[in-house]
Amino acid sequence: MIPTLTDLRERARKRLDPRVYDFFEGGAGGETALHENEAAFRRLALLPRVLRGAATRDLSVTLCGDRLAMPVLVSPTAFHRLAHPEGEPATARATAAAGTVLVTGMAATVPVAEVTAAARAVQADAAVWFQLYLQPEPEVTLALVRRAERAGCTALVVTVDSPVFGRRERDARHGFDDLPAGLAAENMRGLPGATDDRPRDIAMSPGLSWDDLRRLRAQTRLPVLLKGILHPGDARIAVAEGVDGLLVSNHGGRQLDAAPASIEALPAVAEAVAGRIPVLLDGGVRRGSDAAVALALGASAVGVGRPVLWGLAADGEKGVRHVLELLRAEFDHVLALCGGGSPADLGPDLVVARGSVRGGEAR
Ligand SMILES: Cc1cc2nc3c(=O)[nH]c(=O)nc-3n(C[C@H](O)[C@H](O)[C@H](O)COP(=O)(O)O)c2cc1C
Ligand SMILES: CCCCCCCCCCCCCCC(=O)C(=O)O
Repeated sequence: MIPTLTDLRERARKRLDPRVYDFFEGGAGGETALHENEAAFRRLALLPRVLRGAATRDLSVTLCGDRLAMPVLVSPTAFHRLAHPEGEPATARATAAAGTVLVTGMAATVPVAEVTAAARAVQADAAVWFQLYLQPEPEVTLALVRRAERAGCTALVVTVDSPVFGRRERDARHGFDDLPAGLAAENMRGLPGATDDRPRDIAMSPGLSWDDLRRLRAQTRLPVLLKGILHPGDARIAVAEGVDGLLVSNHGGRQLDAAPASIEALPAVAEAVAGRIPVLLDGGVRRGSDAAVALALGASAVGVGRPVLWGLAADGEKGVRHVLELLRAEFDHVLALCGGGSPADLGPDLVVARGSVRGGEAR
């Protein structure tokens, strides 16, 4: 039998130390945002169109100059070697094989240059983006950016939803507040402030402002996307500032527990952006139909976080390949059932609230 994401999650749970499983699985506070990310998708339905002549389907999308074979990419998640000894390179090989983007993070347990090399060993033009938290000292941020550029990353994803670290109650219960011996945030080694044997800590900085983002953009030619946008006002500022893309996200429910589900925040952000830059979404995407709903509501692509960690923990590179292939096949299937030939055929007229008696009226 082909394992579903639910099977892989269960395999991951059985294989992982419970403290690590809970670190991956958990959210902030009472985990309302975490729960709602998935639940909000269940409250939406797709209203399919028929007889559209979509015999051949092309799932590809282009984002910030990179072509993705499907509108599903890998969102940044920390510390892949907690899931599997091969860590981020295994994820990179699987993602490259799927022809999509891996967003590798500054909290990776393998240096970014090794991650891009692993991806390019599978596919010469594999796209790897680099996620970073702006550090309070600009010289540290700049050193990280140069590292990502030298490694051949093709975009920067700046996470802006973490002025302070989320309060993760599962981790507090386990007393899980450090990496096991032998694992470290390898991209933080050798930066200003690091000592020879100890990588620098990743800092969260509540004092950051749009000035810091402006400085970053002046220092690099790479496209810069902002991750963690939920408010349409921030989306409008980002467009005016010249940002290259947005990722609507509540950080998988790990930061502000009172935040809305990502899919609920998407329509207002998409409306504010009005097609001027790509809008992506992550949080709670577990099926191809979730990706289709997000695209219909204005996303150009979706990201997945935890499902990739489940695949990695369950079966290494093979497990991640399986996760991405499942999502690709499901998305293709749903697109066909909705009468679509490409992601661009999915529009807001296809999405209705479940249980809404007037949902089927002509649009
Ligand atoms: C274990 C874990 C670690 C994460 N680490 C990061 C990180 O280092 N940087 C970041 O911007 N987001 C991080 N995220 C958030 C993800 O990028 C993404 O927003 C979230 O996982 C999407 O929700 P999903 O897990 O429901 O797909 C992390 C999420 C998880 C579950
Ligand atoms: C595995 C031990 C947990 C360590 C928690 C304290 C470290 C804070 C700085 C690390 C930043 C890593 C970001 C990861 C992330 O965004 C997320 O978990 O979500």
